[in-house]
Amino acid sequence: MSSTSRRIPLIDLSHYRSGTPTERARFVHTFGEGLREFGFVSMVGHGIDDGLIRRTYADVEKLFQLPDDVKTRYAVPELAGQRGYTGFGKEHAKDRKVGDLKEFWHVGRELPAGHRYLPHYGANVWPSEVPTFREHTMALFRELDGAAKMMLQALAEFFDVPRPTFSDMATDGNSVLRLIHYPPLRERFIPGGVRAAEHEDINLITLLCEGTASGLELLTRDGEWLPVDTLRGQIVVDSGDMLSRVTNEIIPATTHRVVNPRSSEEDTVRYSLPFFCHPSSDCVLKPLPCTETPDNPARHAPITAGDFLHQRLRENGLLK
Ligand SMILES: O=C(O)CCC(=O)C(=O)O
Ligand SMILES: [Fe+2]
Repeated sequence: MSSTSRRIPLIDLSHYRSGTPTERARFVHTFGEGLREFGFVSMVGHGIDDGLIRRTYADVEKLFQLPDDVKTRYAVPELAGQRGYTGFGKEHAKDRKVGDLKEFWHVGRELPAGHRYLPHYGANVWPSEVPTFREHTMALFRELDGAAKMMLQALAEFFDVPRPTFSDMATDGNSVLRLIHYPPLRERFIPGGVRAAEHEDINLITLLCEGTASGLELLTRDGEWLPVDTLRGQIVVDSGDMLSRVTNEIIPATTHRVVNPRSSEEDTVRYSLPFFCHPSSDCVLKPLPCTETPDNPARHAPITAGDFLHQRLRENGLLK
């Protein structure tokens, strides 16, 4: 384990779910302070089935091995890639022009026909070539969604506001499970490209199941890049821009990136599974009253989560 991993706070969600009052209070404190000071925490006790993660990775591998022309049939540009397949090099970090060295697939929330958010979110698409893909990714989506909601409740306790304050924002939220493939650099490369150039996530919180190879790095609040080695069974949690907005930047969004492997490892492939927990599209992102003080006046004008998402998708090159 690197010195970094030792410094990232480790929390155990089972302490919050079913621990003693002392364990719950310690969870709330370590999680909240971890996000505030560090931007990342590692989590165990989340209850997410390791076998399900393995089965999903097996499907993801099969999916990305399909020929490009088959995968491209599942691209949904009218949804700005928020469902289905987005090709290699299509997304770039805000303020960058060179595309990231990755392709990915988004699985979103399944909503019943006629649901008021369906026209805003769009429907999932499923690859018929990988028959178990839907079952596995939806099961993982549900488990991560449940864990994220619980973490948002803990965060509300950290701010001493009613427990559903943040989790209600995410009810029927536009969350997405992103399945990412970073091909070997030897196979695909764009000059000046990075696997994932430095960025902040758009959403409230992100839960990252451990990636299949190293490369993830976070920028500490002191401006130091630190590698994050997710160990098997751990989930890394980071804060996004929307959380930063509703907490009036008391919890800033965490800058992170995925660096390219060294030239001796140019044949290394990497897969990862981030779950982006989003509010519902009509949720207004504005600072909680307790976060707006004379010392910390409102830092952003209110905006709906849907409008903010579209603004960022435009900046990322996904929405034309
Ligand atoms: O691949 C990873 O580990 C992180 C990916 C990421 O930061 C993102 O897609 O926003
Ligand atoms: Fe990210």
